Amino acid sequence: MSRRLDLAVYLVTTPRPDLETVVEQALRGGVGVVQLRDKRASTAQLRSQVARLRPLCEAHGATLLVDDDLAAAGLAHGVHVGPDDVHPVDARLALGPDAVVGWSLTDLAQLDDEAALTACDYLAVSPVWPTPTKPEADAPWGLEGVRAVVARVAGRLPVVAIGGIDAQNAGAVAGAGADGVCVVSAICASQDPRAAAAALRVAVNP
Ligand SMILES: Cc1ncc(COP(=O)(O)OP(=O)(O)O)c(N)n1
Ligand SMILES: Cc1nc(C(=O)O)sc1CCOP(=O)(O)O
Ligand SMILES: [Mg+2]
Repeated sequence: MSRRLDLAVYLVTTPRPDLETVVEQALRGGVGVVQLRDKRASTAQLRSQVARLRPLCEAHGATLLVDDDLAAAGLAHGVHVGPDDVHPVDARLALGPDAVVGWSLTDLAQLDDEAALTACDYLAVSPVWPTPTKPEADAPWGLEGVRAVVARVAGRLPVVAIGGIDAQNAGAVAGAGADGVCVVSAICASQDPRAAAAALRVAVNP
């Protein structure tokens, strides 16, 4: 992985007609990674969204990833996969050495998968807290879980966390050792995505 990966504030998108506007505002507020996540979109639709979002992200020095879909991720800077998706080793083989590969961690046993850890660029503790945005998410790790994961991979891989994070609790997530926070609603549901992203950035790096 050769691009600079700024994981401090990481936006996972939700489908909406004004997606580009929200992403642009969030980038202005300091988002360093944008992940395009739309479970209902076809590969062709994702690729067309990537074509629009990538120049925006690059203008702000940010990284654009795609959830799950390797064909669309090939037009972006990389992919985020979970334990039920393509394995990180296969994602790396498909996308090449310069792509960013992120992996969701829902079980500590995943840390025994040396090949996966070698293939990916960061881990996402998923979820840190329960969230209405994804009610089907796995059991929450809590801050203790974040600490446990960081203790196992510190110095080897950066760790981010997702699920129920906002500007009020983001500092505690960073205090538990996470390198960054991933959010959907804290930015996408805000009237002011730029200010919301900036507040998260301050909370993570006071
Ligand atoms: C940053 C980040 N963390 C976790 C997820 C969830 O990924 P996954 O486990 O693959 O679940 P789906 O998003 O595919 O429902 C994520 N997308 N991003
Ligand atoms: C996309 C996603 N994945 C999760 C997981 O735990 O795997 S939680 C989540 C949504 C997070 O939304 P919000 O910031 O609104 O809580
Ligand atoms: Mg997935």
